[in-house]
Amino acid sequence: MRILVLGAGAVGGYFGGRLVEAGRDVTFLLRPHRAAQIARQGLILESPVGNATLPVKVATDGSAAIGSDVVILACKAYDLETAIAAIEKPVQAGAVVLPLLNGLAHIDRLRRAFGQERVIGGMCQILATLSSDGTVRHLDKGARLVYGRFAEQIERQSLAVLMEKLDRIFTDVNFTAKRGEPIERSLWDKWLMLATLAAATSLMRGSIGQIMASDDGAKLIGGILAETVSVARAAGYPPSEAYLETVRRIVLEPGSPAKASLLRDIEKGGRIEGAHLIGDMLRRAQAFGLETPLLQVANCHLQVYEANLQPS
Ligand SMILES: NC(=O)C1=CN([C@@H]2O[C@H](COP(=O)(O)OP(=O)(O)OC[C@H]3O[C@@H](n4cnc5c(N)ncnc54)[C@H](OP(=O)(O)O)[C@@H]3O)[C@@H](O)[C@H]2O)C=CC1
Ligand SMILES: CC(C)(CO)C(=O)C(=O)O
Repeated sequence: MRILVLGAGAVGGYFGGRLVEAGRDVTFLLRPHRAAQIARQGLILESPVGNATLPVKVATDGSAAIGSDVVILACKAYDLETAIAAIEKPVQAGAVVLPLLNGLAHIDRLRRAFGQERVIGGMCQILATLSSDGTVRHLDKGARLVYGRFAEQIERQSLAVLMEKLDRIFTDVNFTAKRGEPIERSLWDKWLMLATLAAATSLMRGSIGQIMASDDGAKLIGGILAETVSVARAAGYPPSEAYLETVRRIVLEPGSPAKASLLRDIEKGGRIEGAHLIGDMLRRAQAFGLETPLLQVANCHLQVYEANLQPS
């Protein structure tokens, strides 16, 4: 099975690198500056579960990757349009896209670009970052990837052969992988947790522990969580009580150093996925007629941050 990974940043570099380590046939589709960096130094992973410097196959043009079976899409949401253009040839030639972006809006965009049958769902849980020296830094021990078909694809019994191949390539790798179908549930569960974490930590520019140590921090985070849960519920994906307990343990844990990657991006002074992670949640809330004032404040805050970014 030929795997194409678009992007060798935190997520693509980590999961793609672990697949290379496990002997899978992986090519990275990269822009020239990252391709040159990797040609010079290899793909470098620094992780509490094992460091690695990997020689990897790299392409800078999608036509070199025609014949791929799956494209693992690991760009930020703000790069989605260029990523779609980059993978167009291999996908039109038959590859199926497995996106690992947070949020949901990219799914509709990918389906419009390539058709329903060319897009499955995926999400990952990892704390990782791409350092300026090109090292992919895994910041704790966890790394989990969930992949699967959407409800309507299961009903049509389509893509079954591809799913079996994916089950095999995700076996015996140095991360946890699970097929979760229908995938909508995992996408919504992850999004409501992340949107809560991202809205709270970016608004307050601090970790969960710092917010929890403030007078009304727990009330603020609890309020944002209630809003994101109300949106998931209205969309038809209410979280289970057990999952909500897990989310509360993450977002309401006193002393926790947790921050969303969105806040790490703000701290680097870079572009952010605000519209994709918070704006889109707010848009859906409004379409359902829900009042979500805390998401409104978070979205406004992130839009002002973006307006102040210097064009590079
Ligand atoms: N980091 C984390 O801990 C987690 C992130 N996520 C989600 O995963 C997604 C990816 O995030 P993350 O890996 O952190 O982001 P990064 O910025 O670290 O990596 C994204 C990479 O995509 C590359 N890229 C973008 N557009 C293209 C293109 N057209 N062609 C080739 N390469 C391209 C970028 O390369 P270039 O250098 O050329 O710009 C960059 O290296 C996001 O949606 C994020 O929310 C999910 C879970 C955890
Ligand atoms: C919440 C977390 C760290 C989980 O993977 C994440 O997805 C992010 O911060 O972007």
